[in-house]
Amino acid sequence: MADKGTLYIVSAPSGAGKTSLVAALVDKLAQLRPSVSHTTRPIRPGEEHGVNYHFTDRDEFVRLVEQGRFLEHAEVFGNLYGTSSDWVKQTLHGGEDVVLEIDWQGASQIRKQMPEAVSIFILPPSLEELAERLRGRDTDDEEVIQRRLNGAQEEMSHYAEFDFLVVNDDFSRALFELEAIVEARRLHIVRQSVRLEPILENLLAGR
Ligand SMILES: Nc1nc2c(ncn2[C@@H]2O[C@H](COP(=O)(O)OP(=O)(O)O)[C@@H](O)[C@H]2O)c(=O)[nH]1
Ligand SMILES: Nc1ncnc2c1ncn2[C@@H]1O[C@H](COP(=O)(O)OP(=O)(O)O)[C@@H](O)[C@H]1O
Repeated sequence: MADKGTLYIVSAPSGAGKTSLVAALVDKLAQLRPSVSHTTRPIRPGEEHGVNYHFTDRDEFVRLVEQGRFLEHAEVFGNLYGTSSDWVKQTLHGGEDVVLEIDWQGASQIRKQMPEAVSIFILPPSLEELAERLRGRDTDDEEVIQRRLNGAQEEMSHYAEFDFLVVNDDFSRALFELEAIVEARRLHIVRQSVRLEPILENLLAGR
């Protein structure tokens, strides 16, 4: 069965603001659901199991990989991350759009299986600002922050694999651009013609 919803992939270097932007986007738009990934990363203060991530240990994660439960999975900054296949497929089949916040490796795995997915890369305005945001967030120690900063250029070197680029300088402008991408996709001719079938029928029949 063809999916009725659209799959959005959002990638960015750590600290660029993708979690904040996706949370704001999901709040603003109806019928857009964020996927909750599995990870072996330690839980941060303020995070909730099942809300920010499904926090698991490595053994459990590897078991899930072996059972084919992930649509994609990758190691990022020494931790394992993966997207639940069942939930994403069920939600798309149910007609809702889904947004994944994943790294470039996961994005490339998804594109191979679902070429119709829409992918967006978020850039910080500068490396200095990226470092400031990571430190200002106050969720990680300096070693973890350094590891994320060291990985930023590798992540950003994949920007051209994405359909859209958004610079997260001014937050509300970046949010507006993300909304515009989703709204434009929702107006796509094929999806519109299915939704507007009765109206189109009448118009073309001269009624
Ligand atoms: N491939 C893949 N990457 C993920 C997934 N979930 C999160 N990531 C990536 O893992 C990286 C680190 O995420 P996180 O530990 O939450 O740190 P943060 O980006 O600094 O907030 C980010 O680049 C995410 O895009 C996933 O399910 N699959
Ligand atoms: N446009 C922005 N201007 C200033 N600070 C921002 C902006 N977007 C996000 N932030 C802040 O930067 C930090 C990192 O954002 P976060 O959403 O956690 O990034 P990511 O999920 O990409 O690692 C957070 O403290 C967030 O509030």
